[in-house]
Amino acid sequence: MIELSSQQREIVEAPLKPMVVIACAGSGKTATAVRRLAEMRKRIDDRHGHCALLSFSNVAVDTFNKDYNALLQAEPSDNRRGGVEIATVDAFITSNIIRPHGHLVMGCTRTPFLVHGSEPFLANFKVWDGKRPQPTTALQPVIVKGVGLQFEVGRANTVVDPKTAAEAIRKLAGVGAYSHALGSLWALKVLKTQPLIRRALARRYPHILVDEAQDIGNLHQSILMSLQDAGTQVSLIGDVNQGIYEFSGATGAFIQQHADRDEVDERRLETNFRSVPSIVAIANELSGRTDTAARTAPATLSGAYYFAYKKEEKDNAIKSFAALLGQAGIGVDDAAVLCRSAEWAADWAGGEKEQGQGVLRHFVNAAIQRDKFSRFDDAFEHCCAGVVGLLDDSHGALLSELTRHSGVERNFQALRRVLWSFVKDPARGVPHASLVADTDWQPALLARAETMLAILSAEHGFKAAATWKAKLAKRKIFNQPLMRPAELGIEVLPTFRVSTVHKVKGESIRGVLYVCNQSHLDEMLGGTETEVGKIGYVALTRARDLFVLGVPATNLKKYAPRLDELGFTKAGGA
Ligand SMILES: Nc1ncnc2c1ncn2[C@@H]1O[C@H](COP(=O)(O)OP(=O)(O)OP(=O)(O)O)[C@@H](O)[C@H]1O
Repeated sequence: MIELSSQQREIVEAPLKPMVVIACAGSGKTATAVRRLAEMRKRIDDRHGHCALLSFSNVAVDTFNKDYNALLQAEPSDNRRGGVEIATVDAFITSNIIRPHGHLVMGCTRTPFLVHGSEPFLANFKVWDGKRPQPTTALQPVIVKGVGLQFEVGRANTVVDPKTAAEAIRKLAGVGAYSHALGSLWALKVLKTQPLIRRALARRYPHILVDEAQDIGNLHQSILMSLQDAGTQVSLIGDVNQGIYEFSGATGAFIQQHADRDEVDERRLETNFRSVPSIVAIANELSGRTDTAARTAPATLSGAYYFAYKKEEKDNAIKSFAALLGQAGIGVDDAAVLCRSAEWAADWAGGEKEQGQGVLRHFVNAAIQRDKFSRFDDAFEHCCAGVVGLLDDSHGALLSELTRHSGVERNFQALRRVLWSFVKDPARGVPHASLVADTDWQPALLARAETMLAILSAEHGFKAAATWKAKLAKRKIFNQPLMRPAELGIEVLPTFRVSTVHKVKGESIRGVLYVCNQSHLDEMLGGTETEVGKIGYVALTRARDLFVLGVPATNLKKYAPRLDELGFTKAGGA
């Protein structure tokens, strides 16, 4: 078990009052937050009150749960799991506010349910954006300074007429449905209009500690402040330099605003336990911080490197990265190739042509997640979205129930088992992604979907949509496999995990290659003022031992002096 540093220990043992911890990357926020949670639970006067530790991803919540359970086991004298709740911010809001109380403000007569967007019944829920109808579920509530709440839709963020938006949202709410974005709005409305519920929640949760607080957006902030006004003590722990969800309204400003309140105790974590000193030094240069590195450099190759790459010669870049990892003694499984966008990540992951459209696309994604990345959870979610898309539009809340991460009701467990076996087994369920899509994969899927729909009908009473076959028709399906097969006789390249930076947030990875274009580089080297600058900072600070920057060959000359000055070393090149 980790021995806490003095800064960490002081946070854990601080008096029971609201606190803000402004932390650097790799500073052990996980260990600190979990121990603080245990300490808060020990000290809390009200034995009925719960301490909540909230974060933004299921991965973070799983890590917190694991660490908290390990901590309880190490301290058997205080073996009380009760009184503590560890959840994502969304799960907390859903289970405490929207599901039990949402009907009071949504005008529905059933327990509200989350819709993902692919449910067939949503075809009847559209909103006019001034030019065309858009799915109501695509409405994004945005709080604009000086204007207040408005609703935007589509890639161009078209502002929808407020009355039109309100009517569409009310219609959707009337059947009990809400989208991810609209859920927070309904939760806030419950708190604003139902003072008794608000006070009861504040009594139940006298302390809420939010991790990754830089990702708190406007609506989540309003919800937390509403609970605070009713008596909850809100503590935050975060790193503004890692605020990479600015596009969704999370600017990180809330951390400092909260820290500036008189009753809030402001603390800092300024030691990076993750990265070797040369990486911490560059992170300091980019962020304007002066954090200390706890580690010393290992005897093998380590630190920050750069090399030139050509987009059309990705294999060479991968080989150069593999060679550096070899010198650093890092295995392929401990390394990752990181990209700024999902498109780039897909391109670097193998560059297969995207296939399938609509419902069919969900099954394509399920096959790729399972067969290429071995990510069975993601494959399952895609499979559920695909199957629900094949049913008739009376199965509104089904997808939401199937993909809930906790508290799945018993009658859904049998159904989940049917779907799990469909997604797990390439011989009888979703066909293998290495099959040629138009001649083998799609026909096999069609036949097996028919069998599966017959089981769902016989055992669970579900009705397939009259048009289900048309939904699996060969739209955007080509005469090639979904996934590029390893070609015979050709050198097999190491298959690295390829990911967006957003997806590896919170992780420690021994070796990282961050592939940039010119504007990614400009913003990264410009510091952590911009969102893309912060994304570069997050990529850099994931690396434990080795960080490699992929610089476009045509830009190498321009950037080399600045990279050398920052402390990067030029590697062999691709
Ligand atoms: N006191 C400590 N002594 C030694 N190692 C520590 C200590 N505290 C944390 N660590 C280690 O530091 C690493 C980084 O910790 P953690 O992942 O919690 O960082 P973080 O603050 O969440 O970082 P980020 O925000 O960059 O994701 C982990 O490997 C953790 O075990």
